[in-house]
Amino acid sequence: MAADFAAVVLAGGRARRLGGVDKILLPIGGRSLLDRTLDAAADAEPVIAVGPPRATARAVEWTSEDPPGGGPLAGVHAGLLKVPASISLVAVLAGDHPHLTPATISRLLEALRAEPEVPGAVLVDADGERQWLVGMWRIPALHKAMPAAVRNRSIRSCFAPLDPLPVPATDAEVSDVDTPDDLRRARNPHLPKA
Ligand SMILES: Nc1nc2c(ncn2[C@@H]2O[C@H](COP(=O)(O)OP(=O)(O)OP(=O)(O)O)[C@@H](O)[C@H]2O)c(=O)[nH]1
Repeated sequence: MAADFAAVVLAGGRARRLGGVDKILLPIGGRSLLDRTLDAAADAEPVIAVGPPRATARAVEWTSEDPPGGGPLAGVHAGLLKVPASISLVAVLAGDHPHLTPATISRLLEALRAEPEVPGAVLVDADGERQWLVGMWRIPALHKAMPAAVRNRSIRSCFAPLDPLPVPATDAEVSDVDTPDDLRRARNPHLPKA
């Protein structure tokens, strides 16, 4: 079946908590964080990566917020501007979640389709905490929330008023790589939290 949703993958940032490395190129199980995220978005078309262009296993369209380094929301906004008007749904994905899969994205899509009135669906962890940067959104709703969001840069205050559907996720799906300990555990999932 032809894809009917786009993906915006966030691939900028400074990775200060990891000492300033190019975080999304870090390999986990032989694939970079970025390639793992792109694999999860395999059913999306187009896939727009937002950040400085790097080599990827799958061809993607690159763009950047202006000026670069404006934060994740500025990245979402820049990516949205590249989505063709004929597409009404977009997966917004941080590029630093190593354990997303196409099945994760399908669950978000199905949840959203089952609720035609809601603007989006996002992953939630076992405690009910929402993962704002792993979600599927109706593009008009997201566009409406963007200008104020980009101004104040708060991810929560951008997305929370839209009241997206919470989609339960495994611990692995909601885990991201922010710190050296996160990286250690992403590479060795059996290790306990430090
Ligand atoms: N395009 C773009 N993406 C960003 C920006 N800041 C963060 N991201 C992406 O957003 C996701 C979440 O990033 P964070 O971990 O919150 O920020 P970070 O800058 O990567 O890391 P820290 O400096 O440790 O906070 C990751 O996929 C980053 O690649 C930005 O300014 N522009």
